[in-house]
Amino acid sequence: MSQENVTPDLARERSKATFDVENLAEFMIGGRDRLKRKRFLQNIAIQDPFFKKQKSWSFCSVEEQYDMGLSKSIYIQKKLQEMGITDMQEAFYYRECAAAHENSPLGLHYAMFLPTINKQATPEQKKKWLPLAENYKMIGTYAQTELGHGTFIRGLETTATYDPKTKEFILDSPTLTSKKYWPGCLGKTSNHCVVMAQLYTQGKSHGPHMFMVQIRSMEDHSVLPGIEVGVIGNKFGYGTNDNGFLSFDKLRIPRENMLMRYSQVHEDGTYVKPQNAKLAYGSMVLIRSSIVSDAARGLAQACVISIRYSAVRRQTEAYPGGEEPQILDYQTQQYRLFPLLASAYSLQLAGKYVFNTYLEVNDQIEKGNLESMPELHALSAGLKAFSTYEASAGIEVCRICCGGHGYSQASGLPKIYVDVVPGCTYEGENTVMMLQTARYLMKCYSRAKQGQKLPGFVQYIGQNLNKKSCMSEEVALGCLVMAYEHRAARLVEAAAMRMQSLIQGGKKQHEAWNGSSVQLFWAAKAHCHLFCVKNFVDAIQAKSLSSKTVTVMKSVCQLYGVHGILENLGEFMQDGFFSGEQVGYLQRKMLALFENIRPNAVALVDAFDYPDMVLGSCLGRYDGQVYQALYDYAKSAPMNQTEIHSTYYKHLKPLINPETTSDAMQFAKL
Ligand SMILES: CCCCCCCCCCCCCCCCCCCCCC(=O)SCCNC(=O)CCNC(=O)[C@H](O)C(C)(C)COP(=O)(O)OP(=O)(O)OC[C@H]1O[C@@H](n2cnc3c(N)ncnc32)[C@H](O)[C@@H]1OP(=O)(O)O
Ligand SMILES: Cc1cc2nc3c(=O)[nH]c(=O)nc-3n(C[C@H](O)[C@H](O)[C@H](O)COP(=O)(O)OP(=O)(O)OC[C@H]3O[C@@H](n4cnc5c(N)ncnc54)[C@H](O)[C@@H]3O)c2cc1C
Repeated sequence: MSQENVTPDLARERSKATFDVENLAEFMIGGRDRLKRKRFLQNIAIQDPFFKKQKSWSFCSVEEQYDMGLSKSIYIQKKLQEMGITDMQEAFYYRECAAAHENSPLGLHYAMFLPTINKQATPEQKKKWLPLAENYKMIGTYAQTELGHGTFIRGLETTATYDPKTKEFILDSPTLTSKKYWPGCLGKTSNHCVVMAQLYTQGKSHGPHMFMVQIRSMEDHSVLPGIEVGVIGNKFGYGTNDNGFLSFDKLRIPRENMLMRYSQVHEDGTYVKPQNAKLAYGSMVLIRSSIVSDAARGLAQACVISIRYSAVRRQTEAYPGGEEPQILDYQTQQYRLFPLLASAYSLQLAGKYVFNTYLEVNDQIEKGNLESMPELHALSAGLKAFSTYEASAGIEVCRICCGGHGYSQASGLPKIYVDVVPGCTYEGENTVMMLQTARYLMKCYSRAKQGQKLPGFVQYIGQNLNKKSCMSEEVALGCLVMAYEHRAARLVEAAAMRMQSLIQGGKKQHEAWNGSSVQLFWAAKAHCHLFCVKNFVDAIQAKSLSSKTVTVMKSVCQLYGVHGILENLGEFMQDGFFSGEQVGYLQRKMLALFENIRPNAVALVDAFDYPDMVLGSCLGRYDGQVYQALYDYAKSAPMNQTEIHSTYYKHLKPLINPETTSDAMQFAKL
């Protein structure tokens, strides 16, 4: 990044760093070559006049956002083709920069539609659809959620009834609540979609299955007969995306349009069930595994913005007549921002882990070995929830830490927030996902009680709980991990005990589950938290990190662990695991870590390596020239392009000069 024009405050911050930013940046991205490649691809976007000439997203109406989103997405696709980029990761680097936090109207096409064809279609179906979809002749999405049901997939009401006479499925939306509602890119963009519908054949229901359905003409984009489709209207964010509704009026599609890799309906209507019904949920598992990194990136970017700005912003003379300190020197500012910085690192590392696990398990599934599906489901569901909660809450804190300017779209923070926060809902509502993880933990608990060996990341379950913490004044990483293991093991056991006692007291299984679900949620959250702490501790042992970087990252990792304990003290102290004295060690350590991290704070956010174009922020600029940027942003506002705004003639003039009148005044007189 250019060192030109960097403010003295930021230049000094960078010169104080005790480690090599490049070393950490290379580690986080996975090596020097990848970092170079990422910068190369992002620089292409940065230099491109097409992106430079775009109107600022924040000054666009929702319809303009969609228009711009589509235009950019198509341009991006063409550029990727022109550059011969087929690797998902490389395409991501380019997209991340070219249309930062502008959810693409083609996003579901490449994130869910293509992967679903790849994973759920037969070789013949792939041969037919993939070339069309890869060349954007078929543009598709994933239509599962309905007005009445999102979470409970088995409760979906859209039906696909097989008619052996014509060898067709009849797709129908029999009720208002059966209308598909929410799918991204559906309202105006897609001409096809994968539809999740209840399969009926030979008079029997077989649960949700996937069907390829054409909804618009590939010639003129007109809506096909038997189909109603539109957008759902404005949302909290996602203006660039045409989330839509869709319903079917006894629409007939060929038998071959059922995605038949794992389950089949023969010509005569005979149903062949899959090896595991949850294979049909594979696309959701893929996206959940990707969302962890997505949320982590959002939080990391918010930290870059807020920490750089806090190093530039000065406020309140420390003593009468004294210099106004950088707001980053206020301990309370550090208390809010440094743990989030630690959390951003931890979540990025967890995101890498879960995605790699996805790739490994997916490889096994391709070979017909489904053994690790439950572990992957528990890991991806829990971490998806944990990471999106942490990131969303954290981004909002970063915004508040920027004071008034944080509330301006110029900060870039609202745009990041509205892009990240729906991750708490889509791909499985977070509480529901945590409870899926809890379900797995309960099974592990009973297996542990029967003396069975558990997989690596749940081996702590069922351990002896009559222990005391080994925590001393120095706050060793090992003692931190032990504390998190103890807390998670205790909460898993407490939830299991609660379930057991409710069942013994005469409650039915589902009543006992609901009556224990708060504790089950706590257990799952503690499990995910433990995972993040342990994974962080393991990750910083990497050989590629220099000793200076390890020293700094050890402090960041310690802060992540210490702060997490202090924020959840009740759960760590309820059984007397920590003494009051040990809590004192942790509190003192946290404050010491703030001092420790302070000189490296700017370097630590620099190491995330986000160019200004990704951040889209006047406050988080690499050069720190925030005031000029804010002023330029204000001057560029459409309302500043005329001296007198048209509303003067409509509303203000009649108020000032009673001889004229306005709509509002006429109504007021009535
Ligand atoms: C970095 C590299 C780059 C490459 C990256 C490549 C990608 C490109 C980049 C992308 C970047 C990301 C950016 C984001 C952009 C996204 C845009 C927004 C997209 C939003 C799309 C959507 O929003 S799309 C709709 C999603 N809508 C749900 O998400 C519904 C949740 N609802 C359920 O998911 C089920 O409803 C629920 C609750 C499980 C119960 O399912 P159910 O009722 O059928 O089952 P039961 O409860 O009876 O459970 C019976 C047993 O099945 C077990 N089990 C259940 N699921 C299982 C599973 N999946 N695997 C294994 N096992 C499973 C369970 O744990 C039980 O196990 P057990 O019996 O042993 O205890
Ligand atoms: C921006 C965005 C994009 C989306 N894109 C798509 C898409 O492309 N395709 C698609 O098919 N869908 C999409 N969705 C829909 C999304 O997947 C669902 O909204 C999501 O799965 C949650 O389901 P729900 O809306 O039914 O929530 P509900 O289940 O109604 O949740 C409401 C509340 O009820 C609670 N609750 C529900 N069930 C339980 C339970 N069993 N135990 C405890 N608490 C429970 C939840 O915790 C939550 O607090 C999108 C949604 C959004 C916001």
